[in-house]
Amino acid sequence: MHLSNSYASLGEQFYETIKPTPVRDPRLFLWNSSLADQLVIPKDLQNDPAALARIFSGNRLLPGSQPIATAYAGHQFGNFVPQLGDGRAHLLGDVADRNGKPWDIQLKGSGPTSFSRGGDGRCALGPALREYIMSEAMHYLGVPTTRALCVVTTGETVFREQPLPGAVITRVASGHVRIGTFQYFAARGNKKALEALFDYTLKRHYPSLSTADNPYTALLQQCMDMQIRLIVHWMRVGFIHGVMNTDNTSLAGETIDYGPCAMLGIYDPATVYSSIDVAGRYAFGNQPAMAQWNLTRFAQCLLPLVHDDPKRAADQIRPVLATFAQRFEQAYMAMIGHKLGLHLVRPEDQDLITSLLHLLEDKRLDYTITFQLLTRAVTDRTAAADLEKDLGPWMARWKKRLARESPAPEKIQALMQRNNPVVIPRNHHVEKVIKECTQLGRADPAQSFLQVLASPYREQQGTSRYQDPPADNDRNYHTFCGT
Ligand SMILES: Nc1ncnc2c1ncn2[C@@H]1O[C@H](COP(=O)(O)OP(=O)(O)OP(=O)(O)O)[C@@H](O)[C@H]1O
Ligand SMILES: [Mg+2]
Repeated sequence: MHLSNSYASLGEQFYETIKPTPVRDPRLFLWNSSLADQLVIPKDLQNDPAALARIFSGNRLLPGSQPIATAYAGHQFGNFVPQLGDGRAHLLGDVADRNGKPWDIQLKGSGPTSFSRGGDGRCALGPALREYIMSEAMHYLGVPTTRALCVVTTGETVFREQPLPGAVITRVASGHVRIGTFQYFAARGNKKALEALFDYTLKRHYPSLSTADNPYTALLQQCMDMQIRLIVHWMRVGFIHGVMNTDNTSLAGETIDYGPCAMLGIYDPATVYSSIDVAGRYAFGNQPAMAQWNLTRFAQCLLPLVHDDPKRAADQIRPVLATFAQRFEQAYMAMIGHKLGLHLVRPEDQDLITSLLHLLEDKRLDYTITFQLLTRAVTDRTAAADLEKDLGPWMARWKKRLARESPAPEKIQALMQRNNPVVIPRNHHVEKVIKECTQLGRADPAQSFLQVLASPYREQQGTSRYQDPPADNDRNYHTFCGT
């Protein structure tokens, strides 16, 4: 396995060259063999857990590794912080998969860097497992996301109000350029670096845009479309990111940073689980507006590249930003339409959709379970009768609308099955599995969970173990940034 580091070629002002800090007793805890196969990691290495533990703790460097901690800034809960950066992560480099696509390999929890700002540079086992489970679950749900290659325990203790076992998680991503990376250089008025970062982003992620009439506005439009696609997926599966700061917004359009994330149970757009999000800025239903806010921050970074005259630059950028609302609405409605079995949403369907969402909220119904029952109700009278108790006359309206869809009921149901998961990583199960793994010092509870999460649209043996909503409807559930 040989790495190269394309990001390192950007030059020293983009990162600090720094090696991971070796750990005392690295042991492989979780290994993602299907991702490893995709990355063409040799089988003899995959069969050597001790070697994997040394490599993915940072104790031993793979050939071609060029560990760096990248610089970035970011708006955290609306406040600009001019310097954040990888305070506990090392980007080792990138590796090509079977199809030649490059993937960043990054260790997280691998020791302090000059961006640590007083932090210890480490990660506890619990948050590492959370990121592994959640990002893999999202991948199998069909949501663009960074992935997890492995978790290695360090044999060291980290202190987070209490002593906890330490771990390093290896993240695999299409890239690590964040909106905050652009902000870092924009805030310093460094146009040359902005230009280089722009070129890198284009070349790495959107090479076809290099021939666009205006590649800057083309990139903005593309990144907007990627964010819309991402957030619409989040809204489809009930994902609450929890910390949608600009430093946690990847320009590759992938979900990144699984710190305080959680899943929606009862449908309520105001749902917030993160203990630090006291104002509900990143509530479930606020995510589209926050994505738009973040994209506006990105657009501001592009202004000096678009034109030397700020007014003329703004005149070019503004019309692109103005398309957000309409583009989002269209994508969102199409998605909910698919969840309801409508291949094509017509303007008159809007009321059917919004009435259902209001009913879910008023009756405090579980988002995933309701759509799963609706899916069954297409062909199953008992499920339909069950739903009618809560949804009343809305069911007849929906059935009438479905009757006007041309495909056979089986086709309608197949569309719904592809869009409505039968199982999601419910918060209480994620917590239980993390606790069991930590107490046992073994990964099998996570492995059983992951096996079910790998087929989220299909009932299989074991699925029912993880489908139940929490007894208290997550009323007392809180998540924390995994620092
Ligand atoms: N234990 C720690 N030691 C040093 N720096 C930390 C630690 N935890 C977080 N940070 C830094 O604080 C900032 C915000 O942290 P945040 O939780 O958003 O990111 P993260 O989870 O560490 O990383 P990522 O966004 O790459 O997933 C980042 O600059 C991060 O590197
Ligand atoms: Mg982060």
